[in-house]
Amino acid sequence: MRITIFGTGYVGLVTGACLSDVGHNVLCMDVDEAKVARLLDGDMPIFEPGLEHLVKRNVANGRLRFTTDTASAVAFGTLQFIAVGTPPDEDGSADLQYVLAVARAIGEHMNDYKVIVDKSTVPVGTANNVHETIRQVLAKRGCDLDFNVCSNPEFLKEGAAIEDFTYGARIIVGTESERAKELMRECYAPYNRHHEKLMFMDVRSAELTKYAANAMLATKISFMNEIANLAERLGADIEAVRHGIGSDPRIGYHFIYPGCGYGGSCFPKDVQALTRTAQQVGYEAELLASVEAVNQRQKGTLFNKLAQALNRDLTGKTIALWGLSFKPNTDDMRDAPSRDLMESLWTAGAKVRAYDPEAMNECRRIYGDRDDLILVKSREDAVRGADALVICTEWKVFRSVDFYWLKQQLAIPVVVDGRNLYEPYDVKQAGLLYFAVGRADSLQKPGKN
Ligand SMILES: NC(=O)c1ccc[n+]([C@@H]2O[C@H](COP(=O)([O-])OP(=O)(O)OC[C@H]3O[C@@H](n4cnc5c(N)ncnc54)[C@H](O)[C@@H]3O)[C@@H](O)[C@H]2O)c1
Ligand SMILES: O=c1ccn([C@@H]2O[C@H](COP(=O)(O)OP(=O)(O)O[C@H]3O[C@H](CO)[C@@H](O)[C@H](O)[C@H]3O)[C@@H](O)[C@H]2O)c(=O)[nH]1
Repeated sequence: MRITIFGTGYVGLVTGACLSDVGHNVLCMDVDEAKVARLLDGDMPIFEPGLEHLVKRNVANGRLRFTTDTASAVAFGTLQFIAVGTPPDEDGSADLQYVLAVARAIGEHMNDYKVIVDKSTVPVGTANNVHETIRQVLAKRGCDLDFNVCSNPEFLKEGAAIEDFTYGARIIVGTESERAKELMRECYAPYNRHHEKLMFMDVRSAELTKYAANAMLATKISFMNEIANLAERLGADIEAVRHGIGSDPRIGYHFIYPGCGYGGSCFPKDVQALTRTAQQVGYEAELLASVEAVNQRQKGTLFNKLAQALNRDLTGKTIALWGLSFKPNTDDMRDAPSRDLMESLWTAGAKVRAYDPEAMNECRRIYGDRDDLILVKSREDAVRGADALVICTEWKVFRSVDFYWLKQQLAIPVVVDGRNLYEPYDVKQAGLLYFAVGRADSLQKPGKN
């Protein structure tokens, strides 16, 4: 099957690599010439486990190609996937300029039947909007061509994108067209062999399903962060509470890890966008607004804990930071809690010595060269000579630590852990003061140990 994909970001590139790997012929188009040039050179623009291997294999066998040429991209595929960004507008609603630019390009260049498949996360009604945009461009060209627009939201997680795409629990397709349905069935047949994963529904429901899924997951996280903050104040341990409630299958263990707030390119923007959509139809989505507010507050907790531990004396201090990406196994720093922390530290006059296994280049790209940011090559280099340590991301390499060694490295024996990586008892045994999330022990102040 011939498939075109617009956008070679996390979603577009993973979709292209996976669909070509199961035998489809895929042409990926991006307006970013530098990105396409890198891809043509076999150089991955993002870090995603397994992606490079998959891309190289399918480029080599000729089933995966890249272009910046819109006309040939539109001519190529019967399915035209849209996988471009939908960043937040100034008021929090999804900015559809990139999606609609692709729609116009398709309208300008198509010459036969196409199914336009929207994989970007877009507000309810966007498929209609895309349909109308293409229809108008075709009308201007004096063409009367048949086409369908369907919604096929993507549920992959960064860091596990290929596995999620390949083994995801469901494939949602919103369409009312039988012809589009058949083509989508053919596209996803290789993923639909063991049990029926394809769920067909109307377009608007498919569009809302994506936001509802992200909002539900974000709600679980904010809920746990709220309970964690309560646990700290009540002398309880959130890790015990997490085990306690997760064992109830109605609740489950997934996505109930407390921490320093959810980040990434999806939850923050999608919760905001859904709140905004609700406002537009005259509904005040109070729960969603609270999920967002709790998350904002949570992102400040690491700085507050550190400031409290150091008696608010941060000027001139050097803080070691382990983890920059918004989660492990990615180099993505979009809306990462580490950014809130670093920016607050800089405002308070502190320096940051940071290490991340994959996100160093991304950090350099975002912040450039500055005196108060030192990027080092290992977790050891980050703590050597630093005043205190903060952990923002639960990369594997941070999980096992000799706490006696760590105590010797830090001028002030303070560890603030935004991911609850360690047993408080083990850390404290080594003479460190340990401030985690929602753990009663973490409330102890220096000098009380
Ligand atoms: N990142 C994720 O994990 C994830 C998961 C599920 C859904 N989504 C959704 O998928 C969409 C894409 O997200 P992403 O993280 O892959 O974005 P991204 O920013 O990584 O990539 C978007 C790409 O689209 C390209 N682009 C912009 N305009 C274009 C045009 N007119 N034609 C061709 N290419 C164009 C950009 O140059 C960029 O390379 C968003 O709506 C996002 O919410 C993202
Ligand atoms: O129990 C948890 C789980 C996650 N997080 C945080 O939540 C954020 C998002 O994590 P995750 O969902 O694993 O990564 P994303 O790549 O952002 O994936 C989400 O967003 C994608 C884009 O819409 C969806 O496709 C995925 O299904 C959805 O999980 C990260 O900062 C995590 O640290 C927690 O704090 N506690």
